[in-house]
Amino acid sequence: MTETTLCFPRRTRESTGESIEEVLLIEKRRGLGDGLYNGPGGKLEAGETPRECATRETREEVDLEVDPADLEKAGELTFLLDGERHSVCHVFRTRSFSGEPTTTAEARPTWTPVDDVPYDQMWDDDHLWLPGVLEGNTVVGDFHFEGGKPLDEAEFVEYDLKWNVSFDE
Ligand SMILES: Nc1ncnc2c1[nH]c(=O)n2[C@H]1C[C@H](O)[C@@H](COP(=O)(O)OP(=O)(O)OP(=O)(O)O)O1
Repeated sequence: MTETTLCFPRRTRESTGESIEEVLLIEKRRGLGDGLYNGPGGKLEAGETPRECATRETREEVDLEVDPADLEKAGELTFLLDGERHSVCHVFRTRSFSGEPTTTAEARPTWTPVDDVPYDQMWDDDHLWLPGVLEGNTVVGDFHFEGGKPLDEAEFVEYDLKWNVSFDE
């Protein structure tokens, strides 16, 4: 069973007297979820904590610096494939970062208004939990996929969510 991370940098952009709430999404350019929008993230390496992984993946994928200590844990998502636990994903958000997001071989970043998140171009489960995470809630979820590998070609069949949980880390 694999542990993975997702990191959602947030900012408020002022434009002609209006405050626009934005989230940094990536269009993934290779690997699991290729072609889909998501937050930066990926698999934990040996000896790494989820926060360290989210920081490294955000740097590697879009060249943005976030500090592990500034990441707020927002979710823990278990993805199951044909009844077996496939991966557990630690979801973080932060308003603290430095640098400008840059396109890399792995990902194309876009600051996206939270009201315009392209859920129809994301994993089928994202519209169930990401809006709540972007509103500041915490969530634990199980998401069941069936009928084939890899996960991004399997069918999303059912889910269970618990909101406003507290995380120890
Ligand atoms: N169902 C679903 N919804 C939303 N996000 C995800 C899923 N399944 C997932 O795996 N994910 C996320 C979790 C991770 O951030 C990525 C997949 O990461 P990973 O397996 O590491 O992908 P690769 O790019 O192939 O590998 P590395 O970057 O670690 O080399 O998607």
